[in-house]
Amino acid sequence: MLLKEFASLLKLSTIHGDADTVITGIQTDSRKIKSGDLFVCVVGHRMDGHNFAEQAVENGASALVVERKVKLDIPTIYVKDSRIALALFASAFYQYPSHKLKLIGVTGTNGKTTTTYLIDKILRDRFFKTGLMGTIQMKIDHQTYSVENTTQESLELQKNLNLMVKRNIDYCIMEVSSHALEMGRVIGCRYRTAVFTNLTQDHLDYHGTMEKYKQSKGLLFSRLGNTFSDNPNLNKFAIVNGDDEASSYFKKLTTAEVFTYGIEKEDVDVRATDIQITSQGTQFKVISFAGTLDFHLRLIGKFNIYNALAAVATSLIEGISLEEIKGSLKQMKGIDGRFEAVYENQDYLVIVDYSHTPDSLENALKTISEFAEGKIVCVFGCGGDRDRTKRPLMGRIAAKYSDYVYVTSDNPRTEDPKQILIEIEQGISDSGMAKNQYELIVDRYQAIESAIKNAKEKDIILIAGKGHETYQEVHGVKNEFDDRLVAKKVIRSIIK
Ligand SMILES: CC(=O)N[C@H]1[C@@H](OP(=O)(O)OP(=O)(O)OC[C@H]2O[C@@H](n3ccc(=O)[nH]c3=O)[C@H](O)[C@@H]2O)O[C@H](CO)[C@@H](O)[C@@H]1O[C@H](C)C(=O)N[C@@H](C)C(=O)N[C@H](CCC(=O)O)C(=O)O
Ligand SMILES: Nc1ncnc2c1ncn2[C@@H]1O[C@H](COP(=O)(O)OP(=O)(O)OP(=O)(O)O)[C@@H](O)[C@H]1O
Ligand SMILES: N[C@H](CCC[C@H](N)C(=O)O)C(=O)O
Ligand SMILES: [Mg+2]
Repeated sequence: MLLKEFASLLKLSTIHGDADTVITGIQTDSRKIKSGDLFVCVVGHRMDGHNFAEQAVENGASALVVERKVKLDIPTIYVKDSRIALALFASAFYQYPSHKLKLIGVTGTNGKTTTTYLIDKILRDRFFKTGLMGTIQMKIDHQTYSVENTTQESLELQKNLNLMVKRNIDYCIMEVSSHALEMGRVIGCRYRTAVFTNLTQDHLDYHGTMEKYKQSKGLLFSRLGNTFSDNPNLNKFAIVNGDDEASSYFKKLTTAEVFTYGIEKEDVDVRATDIQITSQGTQFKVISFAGTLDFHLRLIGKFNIYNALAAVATSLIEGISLEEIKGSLKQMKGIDGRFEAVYENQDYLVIVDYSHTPDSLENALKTISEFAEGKIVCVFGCGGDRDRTKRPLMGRIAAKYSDYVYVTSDNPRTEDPKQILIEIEQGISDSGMAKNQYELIVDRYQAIESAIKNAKEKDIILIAGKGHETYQEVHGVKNEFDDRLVAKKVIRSIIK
């Protein structure tokens, strides 16, 4: 593409230098520049890409995109917001891949990964080729790739969508985080369907208030079915949780056709009734615009019924029958690190779960309390460099539902691990839990070990917060750590 073709994608931009400069690639990292690349200077959270423009030019960049002058004699596009420019440029550079497949975006505080996996399973069972992007991994048909972020930066995202197009993918199902929406990572993506799971507290470090957090999520819906689409006649669908009050706000934002799902209210399009929850799974009746049918799910907990309903609504729209959806969901086994049992023939239960928000921790513990016969023990912590206000809240929740709590480190990142534990403890002591019912153990391995060594028959140990993660970041350094492997190792050492 030519430099002027990129500039023409923006309403407001100015070119300095040769507008016919040929661009053969786009790059935001000066260390990865190849000759002929357009270097987009992004103002980041830790660094400012403008400071690396010189290095980018030395490494072969043909032109720059900047928000401010960088005093380099090279063709340059001046823009108001380089992240938005990057997203639009990347989409055009890769020839609008999101227009060539059916893109389904799932947003919400909890349940995104689970819901995307359920939709993926249903579509694959109907012989569609699918792509999946989210917290655990990226998947293109049967091939998996590791990922850094839940929702990738626009450049990587468009590149990968293009890869999916090349591999004849029919549907891409992706998690859309509030960070991504706020940072414009998904500008340039044309969604067919936007799904909303729920909105509860998280990420207040980044968004500031719940209102702003909600507004970020709303961007997925406001951009759906309006001017960003090149063809307004294309079908667009918004699938929202009728039991979550934020849904009425999202409904108003979109011109797409809205479908609701839920449990509590009768006037939703897809509803679950006659719910039965056991330690083995859930059963419920689905009443929908496409009929009524009994469903069985191996996934545990009421919250997973919501995820299933979101997947049912999304799939019905694609013309898949309720009977077929039921068949797929019935077969769906657990998802990596989501309510995953670690079983080594012990007489107590160990569950590893990715609950790292107040609402998800409460859901996980509440679910356990519905079938617990012995004591409930919770091992958990909170991530560093993330929303501090959720720490005492999670402490309070753990205390409310558990007989014993081990407060330990999650990923402290660059924070002092002990300090995070103390902030969690505040919530536990406020709840009135006696001092002999909980302890603070900074080292996660030791906390898991203590919980398991003290377990009695029929007890349930919930190890929450890190789920599928295979590392732990302490003092800015990532070390291998997998809750499931640690638990396995400790259980085996006791049995021997
Ligand atoms: C706060 C945040 O989101 N940061 C993300 C962001 O980094 P950044 O833009 O701030 O980049 P930076 O490191 O300050 O650098 C600025 C610019 O200088 C450039 N640079 C830098 C150094 C150099 O030598 N040369 C150079 O050119 C960089 O390439 C970059 O363009 O862009 C990076 C590349 O895409 C992301 O990996 C990184 O995510 C970090 C790892 C992160 O932890 N993000 C979390 C908060 C996040 O986004 N989470 C959500 C999920 C949340 C949820 O729902 O639970 C997600 O979608 O993952
Ligand atoms: N619909 C739901 N409502 C509330 N909690 C849920 C729901 N679905 C799952 N959970 C809980 O949240 C945890 C994370 O689930 P999941 O990974 O599906 O969410 P996510 O939205 O993808 O999270 P992340 O923001 O980290 O990507 C689960 O381990 C479970 O405890
Ligand atoms: N996507 C979430 C994951 C949190 C997982 C938890 N283990 C933590 O490290 O806080 C985040 O980046 O906030
Ligand atoms: Mg996720």
